[in-house]
Amino acid sequence: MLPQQNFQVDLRGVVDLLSHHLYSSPRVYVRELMQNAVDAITARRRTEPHAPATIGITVGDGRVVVEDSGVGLTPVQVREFLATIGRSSKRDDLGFARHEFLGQFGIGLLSGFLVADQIRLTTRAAGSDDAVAWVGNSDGTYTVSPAERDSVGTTVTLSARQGAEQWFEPPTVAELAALYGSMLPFEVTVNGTAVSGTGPPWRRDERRPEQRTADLVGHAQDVFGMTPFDVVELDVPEAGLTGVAYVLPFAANPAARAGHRVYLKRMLLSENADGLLPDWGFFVRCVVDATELRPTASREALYSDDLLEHTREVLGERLRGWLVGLARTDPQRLARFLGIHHLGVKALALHDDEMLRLVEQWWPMETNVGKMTLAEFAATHGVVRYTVTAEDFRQLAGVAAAQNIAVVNGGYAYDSEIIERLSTMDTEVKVEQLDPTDLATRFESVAPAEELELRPFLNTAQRVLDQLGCEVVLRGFEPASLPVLYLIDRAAAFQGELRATREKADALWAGVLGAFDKPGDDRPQLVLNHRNPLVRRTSRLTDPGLITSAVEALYGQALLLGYHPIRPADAALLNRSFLGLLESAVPGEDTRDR
Ligand SMILES: Nc1ncnc2c1ncn2[C@@H]1O[C@H](COP(=O)(O)OP(=O)(O)OP(=O)(O)O)[C@@H](O)[C@H]1O
Repeated sequence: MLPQQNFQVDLRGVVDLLSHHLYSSPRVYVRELMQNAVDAITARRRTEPHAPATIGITVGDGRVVVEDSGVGLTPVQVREFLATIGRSSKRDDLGFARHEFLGQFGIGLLSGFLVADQIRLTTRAAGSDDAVAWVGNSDGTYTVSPAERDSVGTTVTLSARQGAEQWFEPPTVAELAALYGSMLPFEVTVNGTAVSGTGPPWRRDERRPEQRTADLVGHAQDVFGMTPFDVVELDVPEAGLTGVAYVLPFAANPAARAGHRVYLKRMLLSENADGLLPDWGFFVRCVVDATELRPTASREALYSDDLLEHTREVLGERLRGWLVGLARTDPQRLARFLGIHHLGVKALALHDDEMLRLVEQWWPMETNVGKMTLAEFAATHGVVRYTVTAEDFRQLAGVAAAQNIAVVNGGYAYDSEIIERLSTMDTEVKVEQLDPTDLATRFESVAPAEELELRPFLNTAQRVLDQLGCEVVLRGFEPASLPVLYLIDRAAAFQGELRATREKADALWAGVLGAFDKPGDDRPQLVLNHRNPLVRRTSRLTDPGLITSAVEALYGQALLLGYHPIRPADAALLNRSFLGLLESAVPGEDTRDR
């Protein structure tokens, strides 16, 4: 058998990996040193519950010294844990990370090489009289020698490498220490000033409830710069998670990544962590502390595992419960919430029944009979008739109202899908898309004798509109002030697009598309309103030229009123009719001279 050989590791390569690829900024060295100090204190307190628990950081003259009252290392442990990259005292016998510690990978100390060429560690273990100094260099060499140290604990010293001095400025270090360590349960000082506070503001203690709420609001103002709409308390026992979700007082972009402030064992992991909430939870920003969630190796994000997934589900439930609770106890407040966050709630309603109910009961939609919720609409009008686009609504709302048809504008984001989903969830609710051509069936036909009389006019009008693929119809409908209506049903809209594509496509493709084109009576209709005085007068015209111009003008007007797209042929027609009408309106040369 061939002899087994060990990999050799070139420390320069590892340091390069850490500085350029693992951590997002050299600033993390402060966190890694603090974290080791925290773990050392935690380890010491397991056997000495009343041992001192202090982390003192001294910074100045390009030097940072971190001193802790933790468990320390014996000379043997120094050789064991500091001589091998990837070796950690924080794993159990099976090699698993021990859950009480922050560290687990055995690489954190190396982050010192992001800003210094040398790491100097002096330590004395609890129960040992021998202090020892370990000095590691960024070229991969280290020395171990006896040292002097009175108290149990560890001191780590770094001197700024040229170019890294900014990370050794006292205000910078103080800021970083406060950022990472302000919630730690131990005293942390920078040059003698405490940066650790009183713990998470959501902790349960002797504070009066009003004081606690004020603290939470103040915390949101400090970390997110906003006064929250509401504060939702969070608790996921399986993840050892507690915290709060601050409901944003302004609309957030649902597509924007919602970052949350996550602490692990009271130490800041990330100010912008992903994956904590379901995507729809974009209307809150959370601050949480968890003991059981795992960090990635860079310790800047949450490790995606089953526990994180479970946490996401529980937190989603919690937010949903808050919303539903608001609907029950404070509808006015809910209305204000929806005023801000309706887009998110609607997006959620597309796959969540309770949210759908919330929208149905509480979100006022635009209808042609005033703003009302879908629940009110269904109760008053039976069928929830709706348009899919806002254009359809704008065109048809008035006409439909005049025929006593109530219509909801389903053109806003998610609205028509929400209406459709409502009928699948609740068979009691009848929903129906308003088909523009259905409206025409409600219009009054013109008396046969009169229609016969107007045939010549209608024939001329049809000839004009044949070129545009449109059918002319004469009907009486309200409002009488509306002369004309261009109605296009969904099938006709599809056929229209098909024809337009065919005109542009090459012969082969046009042939393929042609197979789908069904000629027939699903052409769009230009409905002339017989109750409109102008249309009545127009229909009595006899001059074919004038009829042509008038019909073309009415057609153009109908397109514009209905927000229909104007094709090149339509634009040409509008132009022609305008000039034709102008021609007949302005007296000719010979008449003017007379
Ligand atoms: N302040 C300290 N007090 C006592 N032991 C320490 C201290 N700092 C480092 N050590 C020892 O050195 C080892 C390596 O530390 P390092 O920060 O590289 O890795 P880690 O903390 O174990 O894991 P991680 O890479 O996840 O931080 C630790 O496991 C610990 O035994």
